Amino acid sequence: ALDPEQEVRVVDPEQEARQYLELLDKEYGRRANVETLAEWGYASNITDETLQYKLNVSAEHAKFQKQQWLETIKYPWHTYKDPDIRRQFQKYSVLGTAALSEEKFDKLEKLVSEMESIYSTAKVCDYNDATKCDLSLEPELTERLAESRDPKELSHIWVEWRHASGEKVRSQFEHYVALSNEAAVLNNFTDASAYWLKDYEAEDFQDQVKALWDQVKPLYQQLHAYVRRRLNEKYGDDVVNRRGPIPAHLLGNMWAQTWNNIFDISVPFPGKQNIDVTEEMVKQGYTPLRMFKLSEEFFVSLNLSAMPETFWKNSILEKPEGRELICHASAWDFYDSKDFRIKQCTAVNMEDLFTAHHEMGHIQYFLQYKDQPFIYKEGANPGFHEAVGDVMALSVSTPKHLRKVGLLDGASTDDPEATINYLYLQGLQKIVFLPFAYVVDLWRWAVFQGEITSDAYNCNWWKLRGQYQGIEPPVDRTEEDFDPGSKYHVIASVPYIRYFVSFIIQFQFHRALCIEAGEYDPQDESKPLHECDIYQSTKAGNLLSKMLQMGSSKPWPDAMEVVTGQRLMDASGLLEYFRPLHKWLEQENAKTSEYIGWDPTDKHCVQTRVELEKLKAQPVEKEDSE
Ligand SMILES: CC(=O)N[C@@H](CC(=O)O)C(=O)NC[C@H](CC1(C(=O)N[C@@H](Cc2ccc(O)cc2)C(=O)O)CCCC1)C(=O)O
Ligand SMILES: [Zn+2]
Repeated sequence: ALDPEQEVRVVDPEQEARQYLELLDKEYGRRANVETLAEWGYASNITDETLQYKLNVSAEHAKFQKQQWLETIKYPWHTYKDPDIRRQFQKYSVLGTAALSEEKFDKLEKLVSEMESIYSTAKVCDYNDATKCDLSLEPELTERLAESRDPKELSHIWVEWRHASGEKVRSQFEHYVALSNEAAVLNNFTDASAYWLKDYEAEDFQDQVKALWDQVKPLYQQLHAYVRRRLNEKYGDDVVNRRGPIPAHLLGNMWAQTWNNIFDISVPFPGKQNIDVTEEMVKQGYTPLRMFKLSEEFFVSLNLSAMPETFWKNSILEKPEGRELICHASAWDFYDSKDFRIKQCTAVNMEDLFTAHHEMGHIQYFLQYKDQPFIYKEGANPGFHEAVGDVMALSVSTPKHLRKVGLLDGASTDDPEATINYLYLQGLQKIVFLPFAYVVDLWRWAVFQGEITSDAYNCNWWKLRGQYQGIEPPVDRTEEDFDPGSKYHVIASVPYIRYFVSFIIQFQFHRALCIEAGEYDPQDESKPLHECDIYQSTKAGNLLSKMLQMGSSKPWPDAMEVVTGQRLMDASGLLEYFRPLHKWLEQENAKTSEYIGWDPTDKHCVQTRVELEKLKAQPVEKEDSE
């Protein structure tokens, strides 16, 4: 029998594993802080030095990860009973791009940094002044695309931006695809698309997304048909074919991903109170800082966290003078539970007010899960992280709320026509965006899977853009162009299906929080979902914070269930929100017997510009004589 005197150390393997995880947590968290600071240094000030420092730090970090991984996989974590340490080991056991050789890892980092630099520093000449060639994407080109109503100027900006960005990075992108796939295979995934999709923990995830798109597609087609008619009325048959795809340059956005900037020329009921508060913001002397303070106040009203002092000290909320930086807005977690920042070249307008809420949503998620182990400092899935800020903005953008904060005057009217105008403006962002978000990763998944090869990158991009969005380029395209490369996330290697997921689940969250706040009741017509504003509802805030604090510690259906009681994504929230608009569009399109859907484009996409010239030089084949 064991000598009772001698204290026997029974090594509980799971206890030993927990201690090992503690060690990993400290070391990974410390290194993530250093790495994120280096990334911030480059993103906020693009120079050879800041790039070199960032590359050095990430190379060193990759070396550490690879060594530590050899240690981690020695633990028999599949056998552990405790689901939490199993989950942590499972996440630590995925090495990522650090599995590549040192020089291939460095090459991949360099390729993405170069593409980001080309994109962020690209300049275009002014349409009306060929000597003025310093127009950047933000704010100049974004503003021109939003405000110009001259199809020739819009086409110039659209073509020249792609000439200065996408076309320049085609070869880097091809190499990036090969290295990304190589890294995925080293992690035992078939290709980079499977590696990206692991974050959704569902092998039928792509089917789930397709089913969601099928649910929303009829509503999108109705909205598309109405917008096309209004653009046809404005620009005429020669510019807009009323049965064809919509020319992409007329839709108010460089990628035709949201169409809110053509609200004013297509508003269903003109003469109503202007719900675009941009003018009012300028008139009231709004500054970027005040926009972010307004957003913080909304979160605090829900009993969510205020920004720490460091946030206001370290963030960049306006485009700084005299240096190149990545202006594409972003929110940063420095993994020390103290330092959180936003970098945004904010313009004083309504669109940027909602972008501010979007970025603050990321910061709020960081704050809520700041006491989780490093490995769980993520969204339940990436779509959750994208949804938080937009859920807040669904309340803030209501005319009711804009009146509360003094950006809209007058009493709230229950004028059904004003409601249609509001839902139409919301639809130009939320409904329109879905097919775009779907296409970006449908194209990339196909590229990673080898279904789309580099000799057909661009024409397949436009095939998908035509098929799902019903849009076409303003001019013919060739494979000498590389239009996907004119979109930030494609050259920055940021997955995009997360935004599709967000635009679906944000309405499920909105509905659940509105019920919790007593602001919406499915049975009560007098409280429709689109009028709900959860402002100052600590009940709603407490429910949301319970989910946010989980980070990625549980599979996302558990997190979804905490807020909504559901374990699946579904478009019923979105369809409920837009029901009045859907009905109106069907009636309106029926009145004008609008053609729902679109005929194939008459724009060409061929291999080379020479081939295009030949094609256009050919005599148009005579119409067959009857
Ligand atoms: C360190 C780091 O990179 N952090 C991540 C966040 C994280 O992962 O923690 C991050 O900040 N990503 C930047 C990205 C910026 C924006 C964006 O790119 N949006 C999409 C799609 C879209 C469009 C309309 C809309 O209402 C919501 C989304 C686009 O513009 O195409 C720009 C405008 C809004 C959001 C972002 O915030 O998602
Ligand atoms: Zn985001």
